[in-house]
Amino acid sequence: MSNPVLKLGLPKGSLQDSTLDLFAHAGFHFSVQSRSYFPSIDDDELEAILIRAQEMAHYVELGAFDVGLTGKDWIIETDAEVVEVADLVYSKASMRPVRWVLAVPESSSINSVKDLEGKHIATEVVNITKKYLAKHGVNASVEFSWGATEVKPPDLADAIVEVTETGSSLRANKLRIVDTILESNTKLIANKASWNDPWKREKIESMAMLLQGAINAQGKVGLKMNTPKASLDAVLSIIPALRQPTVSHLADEGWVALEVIVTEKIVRKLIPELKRAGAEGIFEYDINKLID
Ligand SMILES: Nc1ncnc2c1ncn2[C@@H]1O[C@H](COP(=O)(O)OP(=O)(O)OP(=O)(O)O)[C@@H](O)[C@H]1O
Ligand SMILES: O=P(O)(O)OC[C@H]1O[C@H](OP(=O)(O)OP(=O)(O)O)[C@H](O)[C@@H]1O
Ligand SMILES: [Mg+2]
Repeated sequence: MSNPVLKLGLPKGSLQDSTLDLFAHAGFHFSVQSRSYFPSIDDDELEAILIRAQEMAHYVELGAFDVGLTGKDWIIETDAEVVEVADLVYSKASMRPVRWVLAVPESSSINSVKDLEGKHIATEVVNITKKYLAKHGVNASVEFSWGATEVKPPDLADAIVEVTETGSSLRANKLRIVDTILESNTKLIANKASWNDPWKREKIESMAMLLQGAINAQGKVGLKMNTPKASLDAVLSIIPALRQPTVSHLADEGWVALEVIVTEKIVRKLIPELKRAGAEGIFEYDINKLID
């Protein structure tokens, strides 16, 4: 009998680079040949396919892939029935969610959703936009946009519903946000039948745990040091209480070893303070995963 295989859909497009980077931190090193949509991986039980985030939930629902990554936005827009295994909060450029916003030219007279009555809106998320208008009892026409949506107002549309992360695309096109329609983050999703298969489920759950661990470790480092027992209280008092430091005994009775995980940003300030408080042999190390 051939080995069982888990088919994994990886998002091509905005999420591709950050997803492959996250998987690498989680311990899955894919190699992608240019123009190939089948990244290879040193795991016989895993088969990866690159596919657009817009279509991911649909193919996972159908069972073409057992598991995949896409945004909450496209799961809602395509109305796909899939198991949402884990929220993995990362975007193209940051570890924050994205927002789908209603935006208009800075000089537009549209200041609220009510002002859209009879207007023309361009967007990639037609269903989400239509539901939003219906919820507010507004009649407006919604046209599908193939991309580069920010360029459309005011000539090709009165308003747009577009995704924003850093806000730089909206600013560059002199657009103003009128309302936030949806906040979205990346999710690990699974096919229902695959989720009910014990072997696949365990493999998916392990993957979710490692990916979440890699996200938790982002921006964090480990610090190890020795300190005389007499200075322990002083040293502990300056370590921020993200989580309890580990204190271990050393052969020399007068000393203890301390290990702690802290935000990388504060290390520059923290290390000299630790040294002054009595700590010695301080070293900093990168961490890839942090599992609760
Ligand atoms: N900065 C970002 N811009 C756009 N989409 C983002 C961003 N960060 C995360 N995403 C998410 O990525 C998914 C969109 O990726 P998708 O491949 O569908 O489209 P795209 O952004 O148009 O890609 P492309 O680079 O090919 O234009 C959505 O789920 C969206 O929420
Ligand atoms: O708020 P920001 O950080 O600027 O990010 C949002 C922009 O990034 C994406 O564009 P993409 O690069 O995918 O180009 P596209 O318009 O061709 O889809 C998205 O469609 C927005 O235009
Ligand atoms: Mg795009």
